Amino acid sequence: MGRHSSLVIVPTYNESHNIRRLIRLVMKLGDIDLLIIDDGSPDGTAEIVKEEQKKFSDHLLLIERPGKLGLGTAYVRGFKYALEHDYQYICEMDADFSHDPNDLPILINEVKDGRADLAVGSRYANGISIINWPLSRLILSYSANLYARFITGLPIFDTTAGYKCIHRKVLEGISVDKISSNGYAFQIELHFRAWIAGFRLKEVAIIFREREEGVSKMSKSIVWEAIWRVWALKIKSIFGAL
Ligand SMILES: Nc1nc2c(ncn2[C@@H]2O[C@H](COP(=O)(O)OP(=O)(O)O[C@H]3O[C@H](CO)[C@@H](O)[C@H](O)[C@@H]3O)[C@@H](O)[C@H]2O)c(=O)[nH]1
Repeated sequence: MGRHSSLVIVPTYNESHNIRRLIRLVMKLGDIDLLIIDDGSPDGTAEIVKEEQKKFSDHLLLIERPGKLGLGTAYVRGFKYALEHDYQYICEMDADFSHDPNDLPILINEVKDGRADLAVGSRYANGISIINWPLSRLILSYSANLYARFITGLPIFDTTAGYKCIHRKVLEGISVDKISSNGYAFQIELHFRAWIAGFRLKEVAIIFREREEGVSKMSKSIVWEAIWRVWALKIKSIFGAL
């Protein structure tokens, strides 16, 4: 057991308008460490984190990478940190308040109390619980999830969900270095590897709100990666080559 058992990993790229408030909200929850993985944000996100570190000392951690290297590799870097520092419950969360930090204890308790090995904060577990997304984004996300679910057989509705709590045994069991997707496909790959390895996934309904500050980093290449990656994952799993 580490000094503190729960670690929330938040990747950031140009989140200067959100990060201070996010840090303060998470720190208020107590008993949770926060690790920011910043990719050299030109808007000075990392500098704000450093200012806040004076207040929250070793409960607020920062890893800086030299340039925009993608959400997937940011999380893999964070997972390795969590494993090296003996954290038991490891969460993923966006920096932009799409994910309500007040849901963190709910996700963590699902895993802590043994109801799941991986608790997925789901936008589609209870109908559709997304606020303020343009219809085009909703259709894209919903159909991407149907597609990924159909091909992989994953037993969850929100395969690309980016809000979750993972027991460390899952990260140990799937060898995080093997994860090779980098965009939203990263989320599908993580869920798929955990499920194939026999871990229990459970969806917990959350409300997802479109960000009010900053912009989404979604791009065409992220969408394409998700389209072909699900096939690659499925084929690899059929041949036992995951
Ligand atoms: N370090 C780092 N952080 C990044 C990068 N790209 C995005 N981020 C950070 O990752 C978080 C999510 O990025 P957004 O660009 O806001 O994502 P989104 O379009 O709202 O996508 C959300 O929904 C997807 C599914 O629809 C999810 O798959 C995704 O994980 C996320 O939750 C934010 O904190 C953002 O700053 C990157 O290259 N590097």
